[in-house]
Amino acid sequence: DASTGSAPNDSVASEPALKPPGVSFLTEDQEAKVRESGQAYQFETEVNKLMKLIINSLYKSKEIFLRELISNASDALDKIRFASLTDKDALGDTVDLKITLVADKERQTLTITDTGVGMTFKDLKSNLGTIAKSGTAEFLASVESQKNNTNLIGQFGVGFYSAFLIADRVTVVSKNNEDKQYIWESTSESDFRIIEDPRGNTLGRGTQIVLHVKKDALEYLEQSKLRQLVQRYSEFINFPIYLWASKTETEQVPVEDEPEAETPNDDLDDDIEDVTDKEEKDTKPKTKTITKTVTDWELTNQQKPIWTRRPADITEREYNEFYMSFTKDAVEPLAYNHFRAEGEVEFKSILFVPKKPNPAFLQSGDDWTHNVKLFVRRVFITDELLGFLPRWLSFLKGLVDSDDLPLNVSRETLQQHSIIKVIKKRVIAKAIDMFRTMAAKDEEKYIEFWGSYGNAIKLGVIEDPANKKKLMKLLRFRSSHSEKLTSLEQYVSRMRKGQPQIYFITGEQPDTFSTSPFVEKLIARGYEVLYFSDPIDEYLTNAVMDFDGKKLQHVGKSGLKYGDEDEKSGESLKEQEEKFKPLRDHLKERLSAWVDTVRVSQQLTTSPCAVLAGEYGVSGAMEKILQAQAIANKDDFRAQMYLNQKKVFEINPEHPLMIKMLEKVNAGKASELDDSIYVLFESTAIASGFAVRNPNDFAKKVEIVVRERLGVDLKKEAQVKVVPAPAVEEPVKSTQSSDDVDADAEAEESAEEAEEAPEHDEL
Ligand SMILES: Nc1ncnc2c1ncn2[C@@H]1O[C@H](COP(=O)(O)OP(=O)(O)OP(=O)(O)O)[C@@H](O)[C@H]1O
Repeated sequence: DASTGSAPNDSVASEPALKPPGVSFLTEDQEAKVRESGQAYQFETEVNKLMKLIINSLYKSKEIFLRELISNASDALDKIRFASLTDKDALGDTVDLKITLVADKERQTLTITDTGVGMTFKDLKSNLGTIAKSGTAEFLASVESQKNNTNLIGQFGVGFYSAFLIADRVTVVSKNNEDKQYIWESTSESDFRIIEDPRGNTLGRGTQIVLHVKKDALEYLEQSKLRQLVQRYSEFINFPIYLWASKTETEQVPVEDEPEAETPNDDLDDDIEDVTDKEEKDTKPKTKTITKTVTDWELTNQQKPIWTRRPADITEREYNEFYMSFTKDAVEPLAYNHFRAEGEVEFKSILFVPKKPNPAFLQSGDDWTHNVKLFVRRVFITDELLGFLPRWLSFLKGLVDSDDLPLNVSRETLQQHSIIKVIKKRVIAKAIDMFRTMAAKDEEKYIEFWGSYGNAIKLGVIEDPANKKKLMKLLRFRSSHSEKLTSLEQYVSRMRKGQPQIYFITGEQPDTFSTSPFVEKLIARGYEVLYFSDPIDEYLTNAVMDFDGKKLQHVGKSGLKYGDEDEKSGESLKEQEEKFKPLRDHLKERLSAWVDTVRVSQQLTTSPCAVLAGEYGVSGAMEKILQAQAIANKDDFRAQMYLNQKKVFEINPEHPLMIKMLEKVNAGKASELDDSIYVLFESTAIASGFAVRNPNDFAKKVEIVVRERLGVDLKKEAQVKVVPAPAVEEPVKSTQSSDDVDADAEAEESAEEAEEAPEHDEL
């Protein structure tokens, strides 16, 4: 019975009694026996590395050991509670699900016990001897290369091995329903030992971790320190954590009849109650207040889950602390949304956006499923809901607690449960709400969010048709309007009268956008152009055809309209087309392998010409992406089809180069233009974002043009004397005897000596 505590005592003792009731400890002799006769096993090399790393880089934040061990205990308790939902015998006689902490100053041990699922012999050997996590090797290498990166290692979650931060020896006693009770022991050296517990089953079920505290860490045996740490790090653990602690209590005790004092008020002990009323004094027995030390289990955490509380009652600090303890993230979240869904299904949820995404979050195929934890009526069920969040939202973290789901359903059937599907939809909608609120209320924060998760939102537009409309409003782009990012709505609000399209350009180098031949006239006329420079933008533009009834128009593709073209401009265009027809025909013939249309441009101002993709073709940037893919996949007929599409060549009728070319063609001197046409076309294609088709050919033609410009004979070749390479070396004979080998080695040695001490005449 925990409430008995120690016997009342007149003196104020500050130490808790050594033995709390109901907890069994190994004696020193028993521990020594484990060391002598336990079977020894080697730690995996990575464990040794990790332990070294923990000890060397986290020595300044030793105290995290307690957070890690309590978090493991809580996970173990979650597991047995979950098992008990479907197997009523799982709890057996050990029905209290709790964690206890006992510090023993005399033996300098700190003991953490839980009534969780416990570990079998096999579990002890593998869980506490290896590192199960994938990616640990790379992680270790990256931390080693960035010495002292405590932040990084903190984020990794160092787990059980952090015990060695404060202990030089750790003993683990564990009992799982499927096995006997075992003792595991290690001094963090290269091996650990396991032995069947000679005492039999003392735990009932669960795990007891005994830390033999190092000399420089004795502060962790102080109950005030432990209380403070549990409150700081384990505030949100959903199981009770009890600390075996002593406290001073005052109590009224009867005073035995004493001879009456002469002056009743003066030298009576302070804590003896002064009774002045004469009558009462006669009828009531005298009492005095005494102080005594009581040692008992002290509940150190409040276990009302934060998500069941009213948002209005929760401070931002509490949300932040909860997030950090819940996700083991080292920094506060960027944003959160705590809500209660009502209607078709009811559930409570808190969603968080981490400050920084896991760099691999859009690529990783499995890890992200652990980001949302599912509870049913406050009981943790699983964090392995495959496909619960769509890929684009895989950065989101949080929890869902539903009262509607059945408790005794397996994880596999849960996934298919119709309620889960409804919850999933609501969670996605609430996440989008959170982003929208951020965008509307806190632009600076939204820009930070966009910097980290912009690509995820774009992926959402591409992959999540149901939410596409809402997500499109969250998009932000650079544009010719100003340095600030713009939304599509803002763009539309600035559109010119009659402007029928939203103009954009794609490419890898946003710095060159404003000087691109496609953009020059638009900007000169005062139109705004959106700059799409992420590779994903190419896919995005295929998914987003229009916004707010306005077509999105790639400025490098056919089909651009200003909206203010009148009859007059149409006529003058026709005239120009007619005037340039001879040149257009000639160009079309010469470039027929790549071009199917040559026309007079309405888009160009200072550039002589531009290469455009056809209306259904792909831009230069997309062409490069497809080319890379086509190399990987030659059978991708769609990519091949796009790549083979012919281009549109636009000429600037006001440009002197074009006027000169027209003159040459009209004068019957078109043949003089051959190389120039080719060079002009290829270099224009480059400026328009396309890749050169045949770099060698292109370089040769450029050389011809340069030769002509400098008056160098086209036939004259460089006079380079070609020296043939030396003859092939004679193969070494493999049939030589061992004497020969020695002789060779000697010869080599003396050659080396000769090199080290060169003859004088060589100097
Ligand atoms: N108190 C415990 N009860 C039962 N099993 C435990 C306990 N502590 C540790 N384990 C087992 O040992 C494994 C390794 O623990 P460790 O703390 O090193 O990593 P982890 O808990 O899996 O990862 P992380 O600490 O990053 O969450 C756990 O996954 C669990 O299976």
